[in-house]
Amino acid sequence: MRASLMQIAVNPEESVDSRRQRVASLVREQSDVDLVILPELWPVGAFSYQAFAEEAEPLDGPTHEAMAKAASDTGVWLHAGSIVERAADGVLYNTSLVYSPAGERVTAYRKIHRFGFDQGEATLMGAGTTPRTVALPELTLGLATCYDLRFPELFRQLTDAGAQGFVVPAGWPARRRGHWTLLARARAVENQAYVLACSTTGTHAGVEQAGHSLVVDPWGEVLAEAGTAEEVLTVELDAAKVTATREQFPALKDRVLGVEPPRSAS
Ligand SMILES: NC(=O)CCC(=O)C(=O)O
Repeated sequence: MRASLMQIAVNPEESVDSRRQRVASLVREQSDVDLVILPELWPVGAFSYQAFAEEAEPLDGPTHEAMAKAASDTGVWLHAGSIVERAADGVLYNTSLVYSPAGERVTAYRKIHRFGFDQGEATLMGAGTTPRTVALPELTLGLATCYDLRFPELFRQLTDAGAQGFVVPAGWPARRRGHWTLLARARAVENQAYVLACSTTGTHAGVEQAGHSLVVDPWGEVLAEAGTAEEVLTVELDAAKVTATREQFPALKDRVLGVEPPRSAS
């Protein structure tokens, strides 16, 4: 299957509504692929904390409307990145949305690990509790969002649930770009799975974004990597490559579960 990662520029000169319409048009240009992927919180910006409450939307809000239509108009699976979701009880979540080629929302994943320590997302948003996978006809994908990339246990759980690839929308800062690339490759190698890591670019809320979206294969090789401009990365994905990697180097079968807790020498 062919997948396109759309590295979107998030800059303050463009309004949320204009960006929503522009991104929907960009998705419509991708009719020759099977899957399109967008970054984390591209409507508002992952670090635009002061705008989260104002731009929060219900699951069936304006981004859903625009993305469901873009998916069905284009006839693609669409991982529409994430939105600031306002749940019925008023709590905000960083929620990723996935659409079928018919424009149906097939799943929504609320980011489990919130970024910011004692500020920002970590204080403004609720934490998701449910890991999600999506079985596309050609490949089963596990969902994670940005800071989740630092938590290997989530990816192992998704692998155990059948994931052959991971989609990681992000708003990753430029100053930690080295971690972004390293962690994407690490998650691919340790789970012998594709990693489709799609970040924003530009600068919003004073935070320069890394760009450098990348696709890593199940052996840890980088198949494609963006620069810092807005751009589209198109790659070929093959479930047989996941199976072959796991058969030829069967490290996942050598896991030892349920070992004793460490013993301290002091
Ligand atoms: N939006 C995020 O989750 C940012 C994560 C980040 O900056 C980091 O892990 O470093």
